Order: sequence, then structure tokens, then C-alpha cells
Amino acid sequence: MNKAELISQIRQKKSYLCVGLDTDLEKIPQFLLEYEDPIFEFNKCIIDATKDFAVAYKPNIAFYEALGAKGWQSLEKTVEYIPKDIFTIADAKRGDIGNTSKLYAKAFFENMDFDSITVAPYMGEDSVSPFLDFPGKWVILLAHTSNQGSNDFQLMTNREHDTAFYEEVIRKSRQWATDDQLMFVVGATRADKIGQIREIAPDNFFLVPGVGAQGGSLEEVSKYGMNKDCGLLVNSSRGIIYASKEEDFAEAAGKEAQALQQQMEQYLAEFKTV
Ligand SMILES: O=C(O)c1cc(=O)[nH]c(=O)n1[C@@H]1O[C@H](COP(=O)(O)O)[C@@H](O)[C@H]1O
Repeated sequence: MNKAELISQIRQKKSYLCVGLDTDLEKIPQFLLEYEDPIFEFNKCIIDATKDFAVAYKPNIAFYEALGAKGWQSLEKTVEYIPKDIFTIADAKRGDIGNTSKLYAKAFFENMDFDSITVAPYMGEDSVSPFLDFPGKWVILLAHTSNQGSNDFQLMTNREHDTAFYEEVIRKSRQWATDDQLMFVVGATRADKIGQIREIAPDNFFLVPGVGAQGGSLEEVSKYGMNKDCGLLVNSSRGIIYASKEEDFAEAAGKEAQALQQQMEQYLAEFKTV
């Protein structure tokens, strides 16, 4: 999916919601365990209930990999089930020497038809560029993440330029790809920094996880992070998919997604720059 199509979807649905499919056998309603593929059954119900409010889905690959071959099958079926006009993110956080990255890219862009993949920037340009060789596919580079440990390296200062490491990641990687192929991860718990990050990357989309279970503020990230195209995909995983652990789980997820979409509609009217 290209940038114009993504923006058009955001306009139509008045939403920049990404639903995180972090599907865990221990957390899904236990009656689903009777199905042949409980993970896919759960995802299918969640997708049906949330697809009118969401512009993206982000399965976190760890939840599928942990289940071995069966988990990969559930993931493949899930990606195929997501409506084609909705953006898909393989949250795999990959990146390795060039020939290895190329095979990671094949796994997620060819064997499975994901639109994008999350990539760790630590190994540098030749670990990221193989993902960019796939026309129409996106790299979502970790910049300033939502977790506590992000302080360990991402905030280290480059004394020469007086910039933080995560800023260097953004500045440098913007030379490798246009904003048609490159997004950045900025945690919702970093709302205090998002305005400054927007100045460094005015036209790139940001994937913003950390709303919901991690306590990030949707209002703050929208206020300081939005650009003229919206420029945000805000993810919530547990806050939506585990809104109820009973038989009404899909309905509850739909309600949660709708509530976020309604706030987003308001923020799009209030904060989107012209
Ligand atoms: O790349 C990510 O998606 C990601 C980056 C980050 O900085 N923080 C973060 O929580 N995530 C992912 O976003 C999801 C957040 O899930 P919830 O906290 O349940 O909404 C998980 O799949 C995380 O792996």
C-alpha cells in the first residue's frame, strides 16, 4: 500500500488506529481452545469487530513464533484474512547483515504479503536497505521506543552535535529512503519528545505504540505528533483485544476500537495541520 492510499483510508475512516494482534493462548477466552486453530479464530473475530474503525493491523510475530509451525500457520491465515485495503505491519523487529536481512524481507514481503515490517536500526544501513529493495513495502524503524530500557542507548548524547542517539537514527536513515517507504516507531509514552521528532521528520509516518495498557496519552501524541497528512498510526494491542475475556470479547474489542476512533476523529479535526 502506498502513502496516498494510506492517507485516503485515514480520511475515509476518520481514524489512525492500528490494532495490535498480540494473541496469546493464555489470554484468549478459554472456550476458543476447542477450535482447531484458536489463535486464528480469535483474530478473525477481532478483525471482523474492529475493521471499520482501524486503518492498520500489527501482529507481533513473537506471539506466533512461540507456537512453532502452528503459530506460523495462524499468522499466515491472519494476514490473508485482513481486508486488502487495510495496512499490515509485521512487528518482527528484524535487521542483520545484508544477505540475512534479504531473507527476512522475503519471509514477510513475499511468503507473506505484509505491507511493512518493524526493523531495529542498530546494525546500520546495509542491514536496513535489503527491506527497502521491495517496491511498495515499508520499513518501520525503531527510533524512540516506549519501554523503560529505551533510556539506556536511545538517549545517549552525541556530544559533537548535541543530539540524542535516536535523533541520529532518524536524521541518518532519512537519507536512505523517502517518506513513501520509511516510518519511525515513537512510543506514546514519549509524547514529550514527539513534537521535536516531528520537526526532524516532518513528512514521515510514525507508528506510535503505548496507548492503552502502557498508559500513553492519545491526546498528547495527536496534538504534538500530527502533520498535514495525519502522519500517525497509533497502536493499541491488549487494551483492545483483551477488553473482555468472556464470550463477548469481540463485541468489547469493537467498542474499545470505536471509542478510540471517535477520539481520533475529534483530534483529526482539532490538530491536523493544514
Ligand atoms: O514496535 C512496536 O510495535 C513497539 C515499539 C515500542 O516502542 N513499544 C511497543 O510496545 N511496541 C509493541 O507494541 C505493542 C504494544 O502492546 P500493548 O502495550 O498491549 O498495547 C507490543 O506488540 C509491543 O511489542
